[in-house]
Amino acid sequence: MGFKAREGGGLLDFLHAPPSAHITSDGCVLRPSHRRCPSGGHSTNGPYSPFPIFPSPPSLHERDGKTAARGGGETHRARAAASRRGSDHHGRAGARYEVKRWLRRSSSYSSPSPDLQAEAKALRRKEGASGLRLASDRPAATVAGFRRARDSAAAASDMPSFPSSGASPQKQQHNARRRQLIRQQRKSLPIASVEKRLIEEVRKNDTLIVVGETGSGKTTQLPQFLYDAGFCQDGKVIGITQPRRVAAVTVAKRVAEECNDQLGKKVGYSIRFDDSTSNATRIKYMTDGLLLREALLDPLLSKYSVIVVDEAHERTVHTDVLLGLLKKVQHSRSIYANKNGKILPDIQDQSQYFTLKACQGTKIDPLKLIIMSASLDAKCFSDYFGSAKAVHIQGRQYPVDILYTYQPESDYLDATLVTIFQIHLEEGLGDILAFLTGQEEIESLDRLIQERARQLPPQRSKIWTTPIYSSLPSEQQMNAFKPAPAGTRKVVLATNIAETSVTIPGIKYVIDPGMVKARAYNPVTGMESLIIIPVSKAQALQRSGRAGREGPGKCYRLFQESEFDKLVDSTVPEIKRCNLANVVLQLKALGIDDIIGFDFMEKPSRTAILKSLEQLILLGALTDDYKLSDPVGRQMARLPLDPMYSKALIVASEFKCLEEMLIVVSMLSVESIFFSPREKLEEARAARKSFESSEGDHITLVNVYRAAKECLEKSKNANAKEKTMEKALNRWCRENFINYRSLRHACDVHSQIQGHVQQMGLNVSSCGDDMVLFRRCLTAAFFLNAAMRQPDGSYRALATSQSVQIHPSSVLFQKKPDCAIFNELVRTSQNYVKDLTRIDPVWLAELAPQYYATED
Ligand SMILES: Nc1ncnc2c1ncn2[C@@H]1O[C@H](COP(=O)(O)OP(=O)(O)OP(=O)(O)O)[C@@H](O)[C@H]1O
Repeated sequence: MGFKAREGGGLLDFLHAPPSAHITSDGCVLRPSHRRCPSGGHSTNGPYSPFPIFPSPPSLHERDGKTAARGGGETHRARAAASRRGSDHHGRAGARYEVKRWLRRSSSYSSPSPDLQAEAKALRRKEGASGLRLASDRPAATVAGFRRARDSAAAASDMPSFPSSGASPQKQQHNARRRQLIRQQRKSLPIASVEKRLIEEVRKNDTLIVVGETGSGKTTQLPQFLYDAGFCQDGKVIGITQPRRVAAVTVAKRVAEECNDQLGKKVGYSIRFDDSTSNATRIKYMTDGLLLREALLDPLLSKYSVIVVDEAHERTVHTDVLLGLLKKVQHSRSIYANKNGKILPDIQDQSQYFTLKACQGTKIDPLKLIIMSASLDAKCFSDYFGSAKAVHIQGRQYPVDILYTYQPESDYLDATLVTIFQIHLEEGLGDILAFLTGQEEIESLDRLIQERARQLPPQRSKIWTTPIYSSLPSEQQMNAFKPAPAGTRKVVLATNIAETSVTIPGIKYVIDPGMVKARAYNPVTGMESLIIIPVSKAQALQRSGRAGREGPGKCYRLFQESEFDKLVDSTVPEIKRCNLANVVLQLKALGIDDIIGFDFMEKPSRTAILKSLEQLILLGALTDDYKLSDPVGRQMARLPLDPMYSKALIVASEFKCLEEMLIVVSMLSVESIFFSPREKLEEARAARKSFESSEGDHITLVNVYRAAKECLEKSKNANAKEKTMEKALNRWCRENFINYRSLRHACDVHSQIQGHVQQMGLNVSSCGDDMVLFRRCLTAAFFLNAAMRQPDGSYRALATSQSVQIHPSSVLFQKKPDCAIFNELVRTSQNYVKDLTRIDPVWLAELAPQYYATED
């Protein structure tokens, strides 16, 4: 007997310039002194000249073509490296630097150069004499008192810092000084001198596109200008969306402080699973995904007077869907509100009936929309919003020197390591921000830095590394925003979550290896994967913009200048390279039925949309006539998870094993739970064995979670305090080669999703040790991801007929089951499936008859 799946089942010119370039009002690009503008134009931070900026960017087609030509998959990395190796490094003018290999050859730093020794002595003297923190001293800047900006920023990360009535006189004095500094700093931002004209433009135009260089003050200042101009009258709110949670949180904290108010009052933020707003909140920072969810409850987004879509150049899938939705909302609000701002009583438009009915009687004004970024293709956005006006805010606060390597660097991780120490040993004070592609790279570089740092001579200042990536629990992400201890240089190891919007206090040096981990999707096979590819010019510009925010900065690009010119202008919108099931489900839940006809800024391929519709029907979220099913589809749309995971929770409630499925979904939502340091591979393997289930990885994860919980219970029973319990868990993780951070994150996700399912009234019960029942449930949930062993020992993914291999990290790697379900398909040198559970193939036809039939 065999089984088969059933049938049917243009960027602006200035992007090419270093970020310290300026565009003058005649549109001319100015670069730093060694590159004079031919027309002799000059840049100023001063006069603001709003003008529509419509250069001719490369057509989308051309850009896509370029992207395609760079190829796909991990091979990008090799190809990029190969092309760097082969490229000409006799440079054009531009700063270059050498990544000094001596650091690698030398096993210790016992004889630092005499001038380094002198520097170390001087620093010690300075610290001893003044008690100044090493990393807090800043080069003099244009703003009076800016030398202390670091101190203020440092305090900002320990928010809230405004005086309580009982604050000591010193504290009050400190706070007063800090407030004055912030006022001065705000006044010196390029955007400050154009406040009035900017507000005029917002009043005149319903949609405005604002382009301004990184650090010019868009994110923190514009919402405050709007507030001061009266856009929050009648209790209305200014909403600012960010593609990333960390940006929404840190910017809200900063703006609350600038307003001298407590976070959560006038200024707040709202991100998935974390809301810091109140009825008093008028300036609300949030993720774009969160605003989409709000639209499910308030389809006209009636509480907002203005919505600012920040960092729109990122073109995340949420940004793109949001832009389409906002366009629709803007239209509805302008035509359905009567003169008094009330929704018209007589609703003619049937397609809008439910949306408008829900808002009848609400006071509603036209919605102002502002699209913002330092690096966006203004024409493209303007066209989408019916020739909307675009304005450019000139100037940046501080220059950033861009340095390229003389030589191509074939190993960017190694080059990053060397550059970190090169800066540490040769450059002045200031913290370092290095961009890497993911948690694994960050953790291995972190270990290497610690190793090397131990070899530094004792008189050198120390290095403090702090990671920041999306799956890191938020309290740990916030460490990156804290000041380094005295006599220490902070080195922030970040993924692209720190690429836009954020100001990390103390950062003077940015290291950009020029690589990023990005999603890729093949709509024909339905295969989604993560690949490492070169960044776009827009991303490189954003990265360099993280320096030069508190004083002049430097950005070390770990590639040659000729390579920069070859980068694509902007990132391919995520909507064109991801599985759309989630987007389609959200749109359906928003009452948008015609997905193919939806006004996307850039339409995803028809095949990709059809594929996701098909997937949602198979999961039971849509009916056969493509309508949202009730209750399954509605429940799935409410859960902030990938549709397949949402379905797994609903199915598990029926199978009475929701407790176990909650664990699995949480553990799969974070980065690798196990860690295996290269030097202790055997020990790590042995430790892992104690959790392993011969049935597969899902049950293994359940075992880890249960064991961790037992460890916590033990210390709880011994009446340990919370801190001691955490320490015990941390120790247990180290002993068992479990990644403590990932486990902690999984616990957070677990309690949050549990809250959701309980609210939905799902039955949270456990199947105990009945793992056959649990495996059957996994089959019913993940039947679309099933693989069968072939006579030659390889595997075939049943849904796509692709040949795949079991990933070596799976407990089933050696066991070679006949049939298994899996959760992830990774494309490296070949197609690997990860996170597997052995199943009986008969279960497929039994539990997913809509998709599988037995072959006679
Ligand atoms: N948390 C903070 N701590 C210290 N200074 C800050 C902080 N946030 C912002 N600033 C200051 O305000 C300036 C403007 O920041 P803002 O985020 O508004 O700029 P932006 O134009 O939106 O930049 P980007 O395009 O990079 O997001 C920064 O360059 C920095 O000097």
